[in-house]
Amino acid sequence: MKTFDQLFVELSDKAVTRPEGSGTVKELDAGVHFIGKKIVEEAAEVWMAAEYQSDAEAAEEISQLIYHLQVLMVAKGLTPDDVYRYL
Ligand SMILES: N=c1c2ncn([C@@H]3O[C@H](COP(=O)(O)OP(=O)(O)OP(=O)(O)O)[C@@H](O)[C@H]3O)c2ncn1[C@@H]1O[C@H](COP(=O)(O)O)[C@@H](O)[C@H]1O
Repeated sequence: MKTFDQLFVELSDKAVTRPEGSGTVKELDAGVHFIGKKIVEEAAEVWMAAEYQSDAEAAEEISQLIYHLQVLMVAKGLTPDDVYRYL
């Protein structure tokens, strides 16, 4: 289990060290257009899970949406503080 900030540190590190087999590195290499489509896909899965599936399944889909949002943040060079300032 990890927090939003811990995951962001991990993904930022992977973007630099580029370990073999990292899905994050693969997604970063695919680019912002690809990542944006993953976000839309995961957002739809969050919606469907919230409406038709269990709370646990909805929570899992939300975690995946957060992951892809973070990959987009890394791709764009945005930090959590860049986002938090608008919350
Ligand atoms: N939290 C996540 C995470 N959430 C979602 N995903 C990715 O998002 C996909 C979403 O899964 P779906 O069930 O929607 O499947 P899908 O859309 O058919 O998936 P794909 O066809 O796109 O693979 C997963 O297959 C993963 O590729 C994640 N990939 C990685 N992480 C964490 O990110 C960190 C770095 O991961 P790596 O870069 O892979 O080492 C690790 O701590 C991981 O736990």
